[in-house]
Amino acid sequence: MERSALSQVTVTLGRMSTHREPSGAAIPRGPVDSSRVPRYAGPATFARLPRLDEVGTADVAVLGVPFDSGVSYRPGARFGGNAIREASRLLRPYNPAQDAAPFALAQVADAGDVVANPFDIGEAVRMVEAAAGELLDTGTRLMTLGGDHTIALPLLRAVARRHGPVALLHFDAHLDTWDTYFGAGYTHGTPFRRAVEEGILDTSALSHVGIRGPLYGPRDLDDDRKMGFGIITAADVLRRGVDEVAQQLRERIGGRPLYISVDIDVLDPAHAPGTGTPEAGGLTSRELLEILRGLADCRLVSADVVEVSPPYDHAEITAVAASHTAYELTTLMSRQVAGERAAR
Ligand SMILES: N=C(N)NCCCC(=O)O
Ligand SMILES: [Zn+2]
Ligand SMILES: [Zn+2]
Repeated sequence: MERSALSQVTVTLGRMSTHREPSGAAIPRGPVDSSRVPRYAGPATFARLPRLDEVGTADVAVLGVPFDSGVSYRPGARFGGNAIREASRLLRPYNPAQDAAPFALAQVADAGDVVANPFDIGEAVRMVEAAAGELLDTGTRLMTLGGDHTIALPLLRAVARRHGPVALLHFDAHLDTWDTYFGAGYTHGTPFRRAVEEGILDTSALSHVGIRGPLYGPRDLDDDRKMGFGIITAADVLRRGVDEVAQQLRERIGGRPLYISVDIDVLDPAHAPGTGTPEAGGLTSRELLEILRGLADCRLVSADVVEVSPPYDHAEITAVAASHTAYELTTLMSRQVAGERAAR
């Protein structure tokens, strides 16, 4: 009795080893099959995918960054990555909106969490940069689950070291190009000003989408424009529609290597209550997902979803939206990987 119960656990947690096609190419190891093993059983990796240490290397690594020492208001984003993993148990392997099976096109795996010092932001930033750099050096793309928006800076540093200055598509209610808070330069309101100063962004292709809400003064916008950013406000998305917005973004990005950073507060608080600095009048989750799907031909090299704060969430509304956002981003990257492989 005991033994059979134990073997059941082994079946639940066990995964098949990597196998090969007759051609010799490794077939990606996909998620646990939720039609055979209840989706609420076992530890939560993103989309029930294998852990990176189970597959060795991955084309796309999902990386948690439990860090929220850079926030200016509500805390809790340190719990965001694991909440997104839990909510992602319901994702299925075929994405009809992009007509792609992301976990079959490429090896996607969960790389676990970065250890980031919660008491020293400078050291945490260095730790995130080092961990991201190590993964990128293996040739993987990163799908990072935050964490507060501070972490975009070290992620961009690591990505730029591999690809050179990248185009940035930034979904957020906030500019995050402010200078300092309490004299501190590394916060969740400042990552993109630091990134421009450090020369790690391609300033000919910087876009914010979803901007809205009160600012400190008109200079916020002047500074932002001088850094090279173009703004598509939340109201622009409403008036112009998702197709036109996606087309404008595609034209601006062109063939440049692209990094997408999604602050979940780009969504209206009705769609994402669980976040640190909510602003009324935001995008619907439908609008965000549709804009992302419209970027299929872009050269997406890495992405993040940040600012999910589970203590302020209800019924996993925010974590579900974030898990679907990460799913669309992962699908974009898997399709890129498959396209590059086919071109070789
Ligand atoms: N990155 C996020 N979520 N928020 C930045 C808000 C900075 C402020 O308190 O003015
Ligand atoms: Zn924000
Ligand atoms: Zn932000």
